[in-house]
Amino acid sequence: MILIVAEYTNGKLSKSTAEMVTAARESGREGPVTILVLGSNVASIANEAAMLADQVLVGDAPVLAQYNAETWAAATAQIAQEGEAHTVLIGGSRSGREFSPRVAVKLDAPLLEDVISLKSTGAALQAQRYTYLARVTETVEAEAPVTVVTVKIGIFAPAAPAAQPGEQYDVELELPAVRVSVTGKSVEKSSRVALAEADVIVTGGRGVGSSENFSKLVEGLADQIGAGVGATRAVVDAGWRPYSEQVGQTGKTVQPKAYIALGVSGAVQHLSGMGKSKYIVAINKDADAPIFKVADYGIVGDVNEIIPALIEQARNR
Ligand SMILES: Cc1cc2nc3c(=O)[nH]c(=O)nc-3n(C[C@H](O)[C@H](O)[C@H](O)COP(=O)(O)OP(=O)(O)OC[C@H]3O[C@@H](n4cnc5c(N)ncnc54)[C@H](O)[C@@H]3O)c2cc1C
Repeated sequence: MILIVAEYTNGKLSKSTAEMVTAARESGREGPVTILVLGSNVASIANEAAMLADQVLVGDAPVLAQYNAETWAAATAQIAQEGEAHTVLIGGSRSGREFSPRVAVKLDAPLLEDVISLKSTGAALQAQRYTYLARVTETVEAEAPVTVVTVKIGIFAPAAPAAQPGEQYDVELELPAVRVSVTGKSVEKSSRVALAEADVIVTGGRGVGSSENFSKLVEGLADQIGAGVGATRAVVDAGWRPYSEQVGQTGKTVQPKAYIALGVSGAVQHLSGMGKSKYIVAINKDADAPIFKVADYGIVGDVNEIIPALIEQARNR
């Protein structure tokens, strides 16, 4: 079987889990696509997962209320062994990157990291991944009874829910004692949708002019249309926005239904993080800006004139 470890936040399955289901199906590897849901009181997450996979294994225990690399790795390795998984897919999130090497060690398996494509070539599993800050795409292959893979977020299209849910089974886990626990959390207050989850993203580039203008134009439009907010590296380097909003080669890879770029030139390093968006809309005063080569819709003009008018339109809808 192909085992996928579910990622979720705030009681909802993350888009990255649906993306891993696509990676699993595109790989052409045999056996049922199985999602492992680990946590405490995760029935609703398991129900969501069941709409995506052939089967769902649920490890529900109070000790799993908090993510922990050691318990997640032990549970994943145990289930992979018991289910004779030949492929284990883990999200390329911070936690996924933390516990996946432990799973690989426990299973004595090769680890393919941050893959952007996955396919079966006979007995081997072939993947592509970016290297040298995404200037190079390399192809790697692993041939082993079981291979652990982390999947880069925002690359694969999320799988759509099926008409019928897959079967769910509870699993008994033998877990190690928890040695590291989170003792405090301060969460950035934002009512805005997270970049990786957003269907629509409004991104501002240097062309918006200033940090104040970014808030007025980019956040102003995003809030009117319920979009996530992104930024180019030029904007992050200028200190106008946090790195967590950077889209591109050295930032996040996103694939929303609509990507609205305001005052963004369209440098190749930016395009590599958003080029797979379904629709790209660009507003730039330079008709020769490279962003127009990838845009589905483009407006040549000044963001200071166009965006306030757009915000006003959206407000009066
Ligand atoms: C190794 C490496 C990694 C990198 N990683 C990333 C990355 O992850 N993400 C990223 O974004 N970049 C990255 N970069 C930087 C990238 O090369 C560009 O420098 C950057 O994307 C440019 O950002 P920008 O489009 O905001 O600014 P600029 O290139 O300066 O473009 C500003 C645009 O705004 C337009 N404009 C100006 N005023 C207005 C106005 N009033 N109305 C409308 N349009 C206007 C201009 O015509 C111009 O096209 C990386 C570079 C390197 C070398």
